[in-house]
Amino acid sequence: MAFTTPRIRPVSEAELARTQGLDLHGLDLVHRPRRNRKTDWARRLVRENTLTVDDLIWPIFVMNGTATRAPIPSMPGVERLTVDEAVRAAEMAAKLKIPALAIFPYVDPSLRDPLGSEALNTNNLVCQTLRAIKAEIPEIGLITDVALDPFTSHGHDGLLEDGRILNDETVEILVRQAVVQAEAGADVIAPSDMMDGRIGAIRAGLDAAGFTDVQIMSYAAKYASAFYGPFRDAIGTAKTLSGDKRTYQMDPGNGLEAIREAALDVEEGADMLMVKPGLPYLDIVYRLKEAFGLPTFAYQVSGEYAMIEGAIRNGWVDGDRIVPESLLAFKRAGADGILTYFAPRVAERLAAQG
Ligand SMILES: NCC(=O)CCC(=O)O
Ligand SMILES: [Mg+2]
Repeated sequence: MAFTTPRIRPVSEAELARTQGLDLHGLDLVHRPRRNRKTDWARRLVRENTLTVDDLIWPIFVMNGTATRAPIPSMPGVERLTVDEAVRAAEMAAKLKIPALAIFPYVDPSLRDPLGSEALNTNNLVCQTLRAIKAEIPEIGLITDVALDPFTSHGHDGLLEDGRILNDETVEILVRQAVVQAEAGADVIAPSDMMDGRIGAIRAGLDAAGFTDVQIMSYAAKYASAFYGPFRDAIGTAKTLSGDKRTYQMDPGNGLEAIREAALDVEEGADMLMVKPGLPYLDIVYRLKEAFGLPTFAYQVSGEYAMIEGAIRNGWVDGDRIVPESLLAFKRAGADGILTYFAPRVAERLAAQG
């Protein structure tokens, strides 16, 4: 009598379930979306959005002095750089193919006054940085912040009179600030002040001064946000800021207002729009991109950076995955690029992946 050994094969989970009395039936499905996720090649093939180095703008902080980098405690891993170090950083960024830097100054407190006069000094820290980087690394784009807060003793973005931020008078100064920056080599003027009418005034001022090719990236929808906290440490305005910015920056409860704000900036000549902060305001990014179709950017601001980096440093989340995922979310929402303090790290990773 032939003896056959039973075929030994692993018991599947479905079989196991049956032996335990669970009666499992297949579903009669036509659509099985999981088919498109079954393998790595299939997932890559159907992926709608990807992150590339071309999506990155790196915000850097500059300060007086030479050969020094100063850590910013509330932004672990981010440093203020002296101008010569900023040139080295720009060189590294250019090697990594990061398209552009955004420059923010830590202005010596002795140079701050109620009018933000230092903003108009043609040899201020921002202008020095622009000239130094342009001279050595002309291929990288340089974006400068137009607003008075790094330069005012009260930490506001505009002129302060009897507790009010003056709009039109501030705009007149911002126009001059923009021209000073363009003269020093700024490629893109990025007004972050949220005064009414400043985009049109700055466009006219730049054109009149012969800078018709200088682009304007408008902080069209900038919210009065607690996510800017660490940035104010970085530029040294956290302690000096009197009151808050809610009479000019937007109320976090508003969405339609962002569309109206952006519409004005588009009409006034903005070349690119920006939303700030980033991840908590992805709905605004999506709406502005849908409404105007202009190049649209988002700023993953200091507080977002601090939250993510803090969790990474505590081992609570996987930094290699969470950072690119957070940036990909901006792309999915319609952003053409992201200002992010993670830019060099991400660019290095992307380069290593080929
Ligand atoms: N104009 C720049 C900011 O106001 C804040 C940016 C940040 O929090 O990273
Ligand atoms: Mg506006």
